[in-house]
Amino acid sequence: MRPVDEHRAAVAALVPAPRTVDVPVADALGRVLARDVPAPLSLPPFTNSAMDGYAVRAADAVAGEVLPVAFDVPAGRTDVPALPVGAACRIMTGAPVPDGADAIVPVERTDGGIERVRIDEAPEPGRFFRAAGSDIGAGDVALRGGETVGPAVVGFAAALGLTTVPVLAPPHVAVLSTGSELVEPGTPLRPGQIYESNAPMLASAIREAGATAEVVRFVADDADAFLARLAERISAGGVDLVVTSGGVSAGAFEVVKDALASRGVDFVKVAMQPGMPQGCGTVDLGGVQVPFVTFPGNPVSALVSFEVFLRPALRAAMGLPDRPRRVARLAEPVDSIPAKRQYLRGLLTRNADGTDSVSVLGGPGSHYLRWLSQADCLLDVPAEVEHLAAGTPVELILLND
Ligand SMILES: Nc1nc2c(c(=O)[nH]1)N[C@H]1C(S)=C(S)[C@@H](COP(=O)(O)OP(=O)(O)OC[C@H]3O[C@@H](n4cnc5c(N)ncnc54)[C@H](O)[C@@H]3O)O[C@H]1N2
Ligand code: MOO
Repeated sequence: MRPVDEHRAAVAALVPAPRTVDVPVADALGRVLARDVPAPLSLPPFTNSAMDGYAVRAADAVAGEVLPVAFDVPAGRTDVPALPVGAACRIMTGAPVPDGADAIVPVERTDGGIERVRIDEAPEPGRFFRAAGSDIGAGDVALRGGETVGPAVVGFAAALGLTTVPVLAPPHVAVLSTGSELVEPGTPLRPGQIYESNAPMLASAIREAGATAEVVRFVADDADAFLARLAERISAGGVDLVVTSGGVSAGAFEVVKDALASRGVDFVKVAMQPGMPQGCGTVDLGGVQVPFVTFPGNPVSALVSFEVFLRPALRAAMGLPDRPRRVARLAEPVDSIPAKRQYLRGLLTRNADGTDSVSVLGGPGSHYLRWLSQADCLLDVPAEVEHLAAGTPVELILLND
């Protein structure tokens, strides 16, 4: 059987490098910058006052001196005259400092006069000046490629007058479930039928990872119908990757395997549980080369497969980190399937002494979706481990971070 890491590498090799798109600055939160962006202007763009007060020549502004107020400079004034020798001007925070002024006297250090102002405390030259370019100079690197855009980066980009920023385009993934037993929720079930749950689950997981996803209407176990549905969607364009669920194990009607094994997809058994039957490869669909990742149909297998194989690849392609991992001690003893890396559903609980311990939720069966829905972590139990005593440290993949 193929080791987990080997199949993860095969899947990672299929995920295409992201394109660069320009998005409006206001919509860039959480996106990864595709490249360095130089500052198109200096910030501040002009030397301005850090305080409400008076712009003066320090030589004129001796303590106790009364100076005529020549004019006012509110923030936003664009036609500021030079400051006459021996005069002051009222100036507000953010307003341009007039030529000739070399000091700001905050209003609290004056009598606050309008026609004339008495200086109570002599200013230090240059104090309360916000010099042009003191935040960043025009041409310096303002935004760094590879960084994730946070609120302050949005603000900085807007302050620089940028309207758009170049970010990595997330891959667009089409998700297609297969199975003649599947019925859309909202339709009554007949005996032997179940509701289709993998496609909305996988599409949500893809979106949560930061990529975009669409659900292609599921098909019955019919290779021709499967290929026709795919060809129709691929010919419309915009799909970077296809993810399928179901039809990959050893039964008589394995639609995905039947349709794709001769078209470039490798179907393998991976030494893991859940998620043993896997496939990946590139398929020519109507002349378009389309990467495929095929997950098993059991719902827990499908989502765990996504977490183990595709999520890390999508995140890496987008320049984003994968799920954090940590170690916690087992609350109870655990048995693990021999020779398979097992991903058990877990829940962390805080002990009275402030440490955390992890409990296993439900059994290992790949149909226990309820337990997966309540889990906050996956236990990553190595293939060679068959039994773990209570208190053993075990590695966890944290699902909510
Ligand atoms: N003889 C063998 N049988 C099976 C093997 C094997 O090696 N030899 N492997 C088992 C393992 S492990 C898994 S996992 C499954 C994988 O089966 P498939 O990928 O072929 O998936 P299906 O047979 O189509 O479905 C399995 C299971 O999941 C349910 N299902 C499928 N799709 C959906 C969906 N979209 N929404 C909800 N539930 C879904 C389906 O009804 C089945 O119960 O094979 C084992 N068998
Ligand atoms: O490996 Mo399958 O995914 O257990 O049920």
